[in-house]
Amino acid sequence: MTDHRLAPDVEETAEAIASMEIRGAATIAAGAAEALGTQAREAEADSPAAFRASMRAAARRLRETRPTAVSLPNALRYVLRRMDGRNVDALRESVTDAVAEFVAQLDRAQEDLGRVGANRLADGDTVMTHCHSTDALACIEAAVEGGKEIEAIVKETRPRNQGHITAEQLRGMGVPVTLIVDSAARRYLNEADHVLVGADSIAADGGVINKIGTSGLAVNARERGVPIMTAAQTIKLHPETLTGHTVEIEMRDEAEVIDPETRAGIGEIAVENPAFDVTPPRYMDAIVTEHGQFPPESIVTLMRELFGEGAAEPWAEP
Ligand SMILES: O=C(COP(=O)(O)O)[C@H](O)[C@H](O)COP(=O)(O)O
Repeated sequence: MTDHRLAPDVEETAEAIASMEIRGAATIAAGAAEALGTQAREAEADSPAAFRASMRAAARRLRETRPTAVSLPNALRYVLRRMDGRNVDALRESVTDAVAEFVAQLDRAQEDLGRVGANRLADGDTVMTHCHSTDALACIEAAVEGGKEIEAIVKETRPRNQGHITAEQLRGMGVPVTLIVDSAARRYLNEADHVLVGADSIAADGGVINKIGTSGLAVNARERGVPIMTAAQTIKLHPETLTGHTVEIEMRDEAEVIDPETRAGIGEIAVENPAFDVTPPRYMDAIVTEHGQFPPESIVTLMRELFGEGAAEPWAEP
């Protein structure tokens, strides 16, 4: 295999995604696209073929960091598909333009879906959240900016407590927040008017892949009669599921669940740490995207329209 030098920023971004310094599906997508932009600027290629090969190598390095959020390969596909030109300068420019276009589109999509999601929230509503999703928060932000008073019940979201980030950002919007442990969710659903979550991937059958605990929350919400919606830009649609593939669920370090010393004190135990789960479409009321809201079962139509070309891997060695 040829050795293609990666820009230091590509390596740093890959490490930051793997260690979750850069996390959340939309943020990962933007980070990966921007790293491709740096690779394009810094690649020391003396031929178009060498330039293309170095871009593919950078994309492969970024791709291998986290397996579940499809926004990552979708971002890489978006940029690599637009790489075009007869010489290195033209190729470089096409990548730079594609990255800028992609990031602008992400921001626009989030704003647009925020307005759609906000329409589902009424003045005085209390919303229960899980994990930290910029798409979900965009809905609350749009509702608040529209003059609605919203309160939030925020699940801490073990093992990494991303609920704390959600709580902080909601406070920044002036939203009153009650933080609860995950196991208190069913009790507090009595006080919630909506459950609002994000997504890492959405499958062709409308299944929503999101932070572990989402599916249990959805089942409890249905039992309590509380509507649950997923806020997800279409970059979260998983094209490979159109052809029957399943979404890989990331298994993370056991030390996130229990520190090694405490574990050793307990004795020999198995520890498992899946980062995500799948909520079946029948437990989800709506998927809110920048193209409007959809019942989960109908998302496949949008997926075919936007990703009909399938799931090519433009980063593979030819
Ligand atoms: O599950 C998570 C984050 O998991 P992790 O912390 O393991 O990355 C978020 O709900 C989705 O990624 C959506 O986020 P966004 O709406 O910001 O794309």
